[in-house]
Amino acid sequence: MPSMVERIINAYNWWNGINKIKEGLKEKNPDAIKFGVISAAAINFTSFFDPVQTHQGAEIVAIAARSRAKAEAQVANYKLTAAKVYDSYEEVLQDPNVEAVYIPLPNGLHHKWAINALKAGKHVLIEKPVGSNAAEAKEIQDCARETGKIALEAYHWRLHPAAHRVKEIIESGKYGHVTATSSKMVIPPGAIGADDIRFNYALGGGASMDLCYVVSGSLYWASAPNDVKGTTFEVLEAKSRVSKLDKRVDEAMEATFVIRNADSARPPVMCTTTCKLVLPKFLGFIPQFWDLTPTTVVELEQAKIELTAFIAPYIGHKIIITEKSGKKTVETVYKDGPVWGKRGEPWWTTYRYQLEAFVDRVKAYKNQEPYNGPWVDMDESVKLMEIIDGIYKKAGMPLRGAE
Ligand SMILES: NC(=O)C1=CN([C@@H]2O[C@H](COP(=O)(O)OP(=O)(O)OC[C@H]3O[C@@H](n4cnc5c(N)ncnc54)[C@H](OP(=O)(O)O)[C@@H]3O)[C@@H](O)[C@H]2O)C=CC1
Ligand SMILES: O=C1OC[C@@H](O)[C@H](O)[C@H]1O
Repeated sequence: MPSMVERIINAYNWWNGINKIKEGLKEKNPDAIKFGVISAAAINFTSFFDPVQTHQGAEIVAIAARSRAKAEAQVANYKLTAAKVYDSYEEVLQDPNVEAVYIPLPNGLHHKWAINALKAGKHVLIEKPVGSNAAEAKEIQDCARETGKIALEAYHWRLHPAAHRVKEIIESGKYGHVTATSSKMVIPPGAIGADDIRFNYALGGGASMDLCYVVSGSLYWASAPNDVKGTTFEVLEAKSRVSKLDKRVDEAMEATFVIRNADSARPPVMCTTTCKLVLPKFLGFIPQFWDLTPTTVVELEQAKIELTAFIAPYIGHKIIITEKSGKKTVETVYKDGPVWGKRGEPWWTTYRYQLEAFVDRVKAYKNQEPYNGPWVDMDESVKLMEIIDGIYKKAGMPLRGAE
C-alpha cells in the first residue's frame, strides 16, 4: 500500500498534470547519470523515482532489496524499465554501469553502506540523517574526500528556492541580525506503525533523528554563509518523551541551543526545536491533532520571517515577513531564486531540485569542472549530527550507534 507521503505526491502529480509531462521526458540523455538503489524503501518513489522520471539526465539502472521479489515489485510498480534487479546491495555497488547510489536505508545503516559505496567508486546520495551520530558523519565525509567521490545528505528542503529566498532576505541585512529561530515538525497520527524503523534504536531511530529537519532549519538560518564549520553550539535544554517500549528512543524532543558564528559581529542565535513522532493522547484523544504544519521561524532584530510548510514548500508555502512596525509582507517562490538563477519549474518538488543539484555536480565532476550550484556541504551534515548528538546528551539519552 502506498505510504501517506506517496499518496500526497500522487495527488500532487495528478493535480499538476505531471504524469503527462513525464511521458514527454521519458527519453534519457546519452550522458544520463546511472543510479543504483539499495533497498525497496517506502520513500523510494517520492524521493527518487518520481524526480528521476522528470529528469532526462538521470536513470535508474540497478536496484536490490533483501528479498528479490520486493525489488522486482518496485521495478514493475514504478516502471523502472532500465533497472537490473540484483539479489544483494553489494552487487549493486559492484555493477560497473552504476555511477551513483541512492541510499534510503534505516538511519543506522547509512554509514556502513555509504562507506561501502564510496569505496566501490560510486557517488552517494544518502538519506537523512546521514549517519547514527557525528563520528559516523565525519567518517563519511573523510571517505568521500579520500575516494574523491561526491556525497550528499538528502536535505531536500535546503535545495528548494523558497529556502534560498528566506536565506537571501536574512543575509540582505535589511532586518538586522538573526537573534533566534524556532522550528517544528510533527508526524500526523497513524502515519507510521509501531514496528517502524523510526522506533528502532539499533537502526538509528528516534524523533530527533527522523525529524532532523528542525535542526537543519536552525543551523541554516543561524550560520554565516560558507562558514557552517566555523559555528559552535551549546545545548541549553533538551526534554524528551521516550517510548514505553524502549527508553532509548525519543517519541518527541524539545530542545534549546545557542549557535555562535566565528564572525563575532553576528550575535549568538537562540534556537528552539520541537519534533514529535507520536502525539500524546489524553483520555484516548489526541488534543494536538491540528498542530501539524511544519514551520520554521527566524527572529531578526527588525522583523520575524516565517516559512510555512518548510520541508515541503512545493505543496504550498508562505514566506511571511512581519516587521517590528507591524507591516506584513507575504511571498512565495517555486522556481529560480537567488541560488538557482533561472532554473526549475513551478511544479518541481524539493526532491526534484535535490536531484537536479546532484546530477549537475556529478556531471561537473565528470567534466572536471568546478561546481558552484546549490548544495548542502558535508561540513553542514557533520555539524547537524554534532547538534543532534548534543541534544541526546543533554536529554540524558545514549547516542545512536553507541550501544
Ligand atoms: N527525504 C525524505 O523526505 C524522507 C526520508 N526518509 C529517510 O529514508 C530512509 C528510509 O525510510 P523509509 O523509506 O520510510 O523506511 P523503510 O522501512 O520503508 O525502508 C527502509 C529499507 O531499508 C531496508 N533495510 C535493510 N536492512 C534493514 C533492517 N535491518 N531493518 C529494516 N529495514 C532494513 C529495507 O530494505 P529491503 O527493501 O532491502 O528489505 C527497507 O525497504 C530513512 O533514513 C528515512 O529517514 C524517509 C521518509 C522521507
Ligand atoms: O519528510 C519526512 O517526513 C516524515 C518522516 O517520518 C520522514 O522520515 C521525513 O524524512
